[in-house]
Amino acid sequence: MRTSWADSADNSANGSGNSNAWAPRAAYVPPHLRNRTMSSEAPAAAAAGTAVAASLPANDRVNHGGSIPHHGGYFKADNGRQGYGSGFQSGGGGGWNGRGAGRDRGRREVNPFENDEAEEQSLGEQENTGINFEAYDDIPVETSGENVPPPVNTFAEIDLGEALNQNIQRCKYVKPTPVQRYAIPISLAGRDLMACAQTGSGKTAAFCFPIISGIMREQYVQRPRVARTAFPLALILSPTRELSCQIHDEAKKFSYQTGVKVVVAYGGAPINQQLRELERGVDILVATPGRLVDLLERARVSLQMIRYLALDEADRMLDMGFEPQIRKIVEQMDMPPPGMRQTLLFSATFPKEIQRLASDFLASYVFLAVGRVGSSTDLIAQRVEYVLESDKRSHLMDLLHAQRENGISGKQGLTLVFVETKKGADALEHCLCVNGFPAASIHGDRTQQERELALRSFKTGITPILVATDVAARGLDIPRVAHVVNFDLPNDIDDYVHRIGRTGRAGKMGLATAFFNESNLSLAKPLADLMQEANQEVPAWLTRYAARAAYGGGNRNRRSGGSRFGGRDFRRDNSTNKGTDYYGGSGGGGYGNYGGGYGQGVTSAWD
Ligand SMILES: Nc1ncnc2c1ncn2[C@@H]1O[C@H](COP(=O)(O)OP(=O)(O)OP(=O)(O)O)[C@@H](O)[C@H]1O
Repeated sequence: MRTSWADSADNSANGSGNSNAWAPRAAYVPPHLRNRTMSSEAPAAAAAGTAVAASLPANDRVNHGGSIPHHGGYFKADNGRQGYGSGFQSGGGGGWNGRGAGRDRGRREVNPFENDEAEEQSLGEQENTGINFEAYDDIPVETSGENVPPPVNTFAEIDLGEALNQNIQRCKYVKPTPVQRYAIPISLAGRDLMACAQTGSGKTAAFCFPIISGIMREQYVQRPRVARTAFPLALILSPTRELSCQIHDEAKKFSYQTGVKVVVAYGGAPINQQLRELERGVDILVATPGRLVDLLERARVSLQMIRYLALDEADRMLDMGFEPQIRKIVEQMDMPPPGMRQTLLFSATFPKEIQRLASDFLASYVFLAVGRVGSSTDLIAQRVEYVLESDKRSHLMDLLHAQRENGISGKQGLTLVFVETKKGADALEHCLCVNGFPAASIHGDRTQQERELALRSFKTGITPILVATDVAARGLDIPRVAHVVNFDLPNDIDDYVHRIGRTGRAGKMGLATAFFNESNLSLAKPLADLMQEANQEVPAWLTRYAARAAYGGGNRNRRSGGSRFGGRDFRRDNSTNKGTDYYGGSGGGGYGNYGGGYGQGVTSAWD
């Protein structure tokens, strides 16, 4: 049985009006029905801890106990579908050994645009009629490296190939986004690239178009004939299963009727189906690192024919959580070395230390920064509120309640709530559901099927609230996410940038709200700096916390001290100034002072 947002709003407003068997009586009391006023004003920084602790919220008293049926079962009933791992239909002509010569001939290529049209119709609106390009005017762009190819202004200026051009039209991309204007010509010229551009600015197409176009041009590539081993020409790696699936879906659209065959491989899904797809032929393999290592060790994939290597979320892929696996894949298997392949690294954030590491994988590369490296976009209105741990749930429900009353960005807006731990995600999802706010949750302890169900139920608006750990922080492109709430702030400002980047995408506006308290001291300065840089109003109390943190109190953030945005191409810093942020950041700390590296910050949510 489905419950719409409007239904639950009615039920919640009527108090006892909820007749759904799955939902128990709501414990949440909206603000206007309470006899106390809630203030989001923060206490003076110094006195914050105890002063507010005394005023515990009236409504943070959810009963987590026994008799409540688990909401997970309810959502599953509505959303049963095949996982990503099953049922992919392959493109015509995808070759086992070269396109057009493969085992896959004769299989009809499913039109990947069919669903888009159905979805648009069901939403009653055009979701992707084009990007708001004015939003990107005056965006600072920096390129460095030798003989950087010039940017283009239109797709027509670039010879991507007829079939790909048609798919660009089917995607309703009218003009290239700024990162596409620069990155596509650079990549088409055969150059390696390290590209930084803001969240939601079209990086996926920026690396997919040149790869697809390049493979289309190669006409016929002779690949070794080894039974049951696939020899992809391009490898796209991303940190999470969901992101790999999303890139795969996009790449399938871009490569429709081009003869270029795209396959995805990721953990948590049955490997046999993926093996069968690989056996049918693959030109572009999209994968998460763990599953790819498995396939390489089984000798079911060889990288010896790789012409193109793309790392999406490249800084995450090269941090301490993933670096060993990436080095194994790129350096210790049979992949051609830098110079013999083309390597494309993309992210919204690119700390200096990671840039330095990444340069091992590149040959004579171009560095491209569109917008300020690691900054958030002006399209996202950022709010930060002082909320004690004990007040967070009631405060969140107040926000959601107000949102329900007043609407956010149209009535179908979705809200993504980030928490720090998997247990926290479960508990908050439960709390929201029993209080009449339909929510799902996604984190690393969920089975892949549960993760996909949660995401789908969120995207379709059945549960317009998704509680997530950092597993959903990067790359996911869900157009109707109107509000991101950092219920628990991350320890790292880059993670914050990626999280809030789930809204305000493709030129659309978004809202991000963060709950800050004493446990987030280390983030005070980078957060205040980031907000200031994005022309956001910084509350006076946060400025005070930031000043306090800057003078030594509790500032353990690895990006603290002015190094946060990575600034620009680290190669420039080696030869010129060492202490001034190129983009006018707060300065003082120089670049790359990460101290202990990335170890402690790596979350287990990643695949
Ligand atoms: N040229 C274009 N015109 C219109 N829309 C576009 C264009 N290029 C990309 N888009 C759309 O913009 C949205 C964001 O793109 P994408 O997911 O590639 O962003 P991203 O830069 O990779 O973000 P993130 O840093 O969060 O991973 C997508 O919905 C995509 O379809």
